[in-house]
Amino acid sequence: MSDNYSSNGAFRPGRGMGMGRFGTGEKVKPASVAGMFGRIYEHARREWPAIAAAIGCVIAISLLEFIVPQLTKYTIDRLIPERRLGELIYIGGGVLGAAVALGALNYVSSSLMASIGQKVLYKFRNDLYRHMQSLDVSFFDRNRTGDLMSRVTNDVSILQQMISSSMMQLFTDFFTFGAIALYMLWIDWRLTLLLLATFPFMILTTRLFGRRMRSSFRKVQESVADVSDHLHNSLTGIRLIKSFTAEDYESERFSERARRNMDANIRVVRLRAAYEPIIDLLNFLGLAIVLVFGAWLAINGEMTIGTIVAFLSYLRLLQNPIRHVSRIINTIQQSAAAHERIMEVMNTKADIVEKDNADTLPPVRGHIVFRDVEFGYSREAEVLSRFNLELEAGQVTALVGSSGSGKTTIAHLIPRFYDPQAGEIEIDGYSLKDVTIASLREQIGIVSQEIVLFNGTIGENIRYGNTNATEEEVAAAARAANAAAFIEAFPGGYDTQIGERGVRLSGGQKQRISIARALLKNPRIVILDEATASLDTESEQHIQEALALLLKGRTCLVIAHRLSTIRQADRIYVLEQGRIAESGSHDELLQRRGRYSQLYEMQFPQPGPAI
Ligand SMILES: Nc1ncnc2c1ncn2[C@@H]1O[C@H](COP(=O)(O)OP(=O)(O)OP(=O)(O)O)[C@@H](O)[C@H]1O
Repeated sequence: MSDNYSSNGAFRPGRGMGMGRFGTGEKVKPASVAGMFGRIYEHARREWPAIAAAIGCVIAISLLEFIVPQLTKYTIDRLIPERRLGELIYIGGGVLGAAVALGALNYVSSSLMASIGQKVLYKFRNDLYRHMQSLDVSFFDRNRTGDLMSRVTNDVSILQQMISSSMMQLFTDFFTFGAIALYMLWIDWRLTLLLLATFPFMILTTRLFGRRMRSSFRKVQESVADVSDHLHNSLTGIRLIKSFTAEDYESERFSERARRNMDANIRVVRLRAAYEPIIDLLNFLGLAIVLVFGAWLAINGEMTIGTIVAFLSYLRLLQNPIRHVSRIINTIQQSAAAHERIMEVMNTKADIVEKDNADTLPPVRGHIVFRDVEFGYSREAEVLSRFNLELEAGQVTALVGSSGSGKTTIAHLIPRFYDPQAGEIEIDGYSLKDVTIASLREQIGIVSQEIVLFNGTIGENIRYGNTNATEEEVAAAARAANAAAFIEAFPGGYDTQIGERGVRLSGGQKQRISIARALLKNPRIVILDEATASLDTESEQHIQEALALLLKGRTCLVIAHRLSTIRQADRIYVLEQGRIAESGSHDELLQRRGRYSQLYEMQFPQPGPAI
C-alpha cells in the first residue's frame, strides 16, 4: 500500500493525491496578496479597454482635484488683494463646473469598475465551480457542503467588492497622491518632506494591523462557512428535526455558530477601531505641521496665504489615500483571506486522473474482475485486503453481509469514485486505470437508495441519463420503469416541476424516475445499492418489475439487505469485514447452512411447531 502514503506520512485515499488543507492536515501555502492580484489581473486583462477608460477617468479626477485648490489660491492671493470682482464669476463657474465634471467622471469610472468586478467575479466563480466538479468523491467526503458553498458564494463576492470599489479608490488615490506630492515638493520641498515624514509611521501601523486583520477576517469567513453549513444541514433535514422535536436543540446549535460569527466580527471591528484613531492622530500631526511651519514661512514672507490654504486642501487630498488605505487594507486583507480559501480548493488536485494515453473503453460485455485489491478510506481503517471478486458478464451478482462489511465500497470502486491503494480492477480485460474515466462511467448505471433528483422538470431528470434522448425515448424509459402512469397523471406530465429533492413525489415514484433515468442511459453495467430498502410492498412490486427490465442482459452488481430481492441472483457473495465468507446461488447457500442461511433465517424466521 506504500504508494498511497505521501512522504510526510499523510494517507491519501487514491493515487497521486494533491490534497489541500481539507483532510490530511497538509497545509497549502497561503495565497499571498501579490498572488491574489496576479490572479485578478489574469481574469481582468481581457477587459483592458474598460480598465483603460476607468484609469483615464481617474487621471481626469486627480487633475480636477488638483485644480480646485489652485482656484482658491488664485482667489486669495490675486483676486481679493487686487479687488478683481469681475473674475469671481469665472471662479464660481469653474468650481461648479469641476464639481459637475467630477460627479460625471466618478459615475463613469465607478460603473466601469463595477462591471469589471462583476466579470472577474463571474470568471472566478465559474472556474471554482468547474474545478470543484472535477474533484473526486473523496474531496466531498472530507469537506462540509456548506463550507464549500460559502467559498463559491461569499468568498468570491468579497473579491468582487474589492475589485469594484477598493481598486477604484486605490487608483484614484494613487494618481491624486502622485500629482499633489510632486506639486507640493515643487512649491516648498521642506514643508512637504516634513509632512511626508509622518508617512512611514502610517505604513508601519498599517502593516502591523494588516497581519492581525487578515487572520481575523479569515476567522469571520470560516464562521460564515460554519453558519452556512449548519443552515444547509438543518434546512435539508428539517423533517428529521421536526420528527425528533429537535427545533430548540438545532436553534441552540445555530445560535452557537452565529455567536462565533458575531465574536469574530467584533474582533475585526475592535482592531479597526484601534487602527483608525492612530491613523487620525498622524493625520492631525500633518495638519499641525502645515499650520505651524506654513505660518512661519508666511510670516517670513516665503509663502503666500493662498498657498497655505491650498496646502491645507491638498493635505486633505494627500491624507485621503492614507485614510482610505486603512479601509482599503481592510478590504484587501479580507479579500486575501477569501482568496486564500478559494485557492485552497483551486490548488486541490483530483487524485483520480486519467493516464495521458488512456484508451477509450469500447462497449463492454461487462466481465469485471477484482484482483488482490487493497483499499481503505484512511490508514487506520482498511476496508478491503487482498480482495478478489469476479462478476460474470450479463449476470446478476449480489453482495450481502452485515453493515459496514464493504459492499458499497466495492461498488464505488467500479466507476472509480475511489482508486484502490493496490491491486487491479479490470473490465473485459481492460484495467480501469488504462481507460478514460468518461468512457468507463458512460457504461455504468447506478441506482441507489439515496435518490437525487435535481430541481427541474421530471422530463429533465429522466433525460439526465442521456441528454440527446428524444421525447419518445424519455417516455419509453418512463413506461419501462413503471413511471409513465403517475407522470402522465400530473397536469404538466413530463414538464411537471419537482422542487429540491423532488418533494412532491413519493419515495417509490422518485425511485422509478431514477430507474427510468438509468434505463435511458442504457448502461452495460448496473449497480443497485439498497435500491428497494425503504419501500412499501406495493411500490416494491412496481419497482421490482422495473428493475427486472433494467437488469436484463446486463452485468449487475446488486447490494441488498433484503434477501428476498436477490433470490434470483446468479451468484451471491457473502461479505464479512471486507472478505468473502461464502458464495453460491441462493439455494446452494441455504443448503450450506452458513452465514447466508443465518442471515436468511433472521429475516424470514421459520414458523415454530404449533402448540
Ligand atoms: N466515505 C467514507 N469515508 C470513510 N470511511 C468510510 C466511507 N464510506 C464507508 N466507510 C467505512 O468503510 C467501511 C465499509 O463501508 P461500506 O459502506 O462499504 O459498508 P456496507 O457493507 O456497504 O455497509 P451498509 O450495508 O451499512 O451500507 C465502514 O467501516 C465504513 O465506516
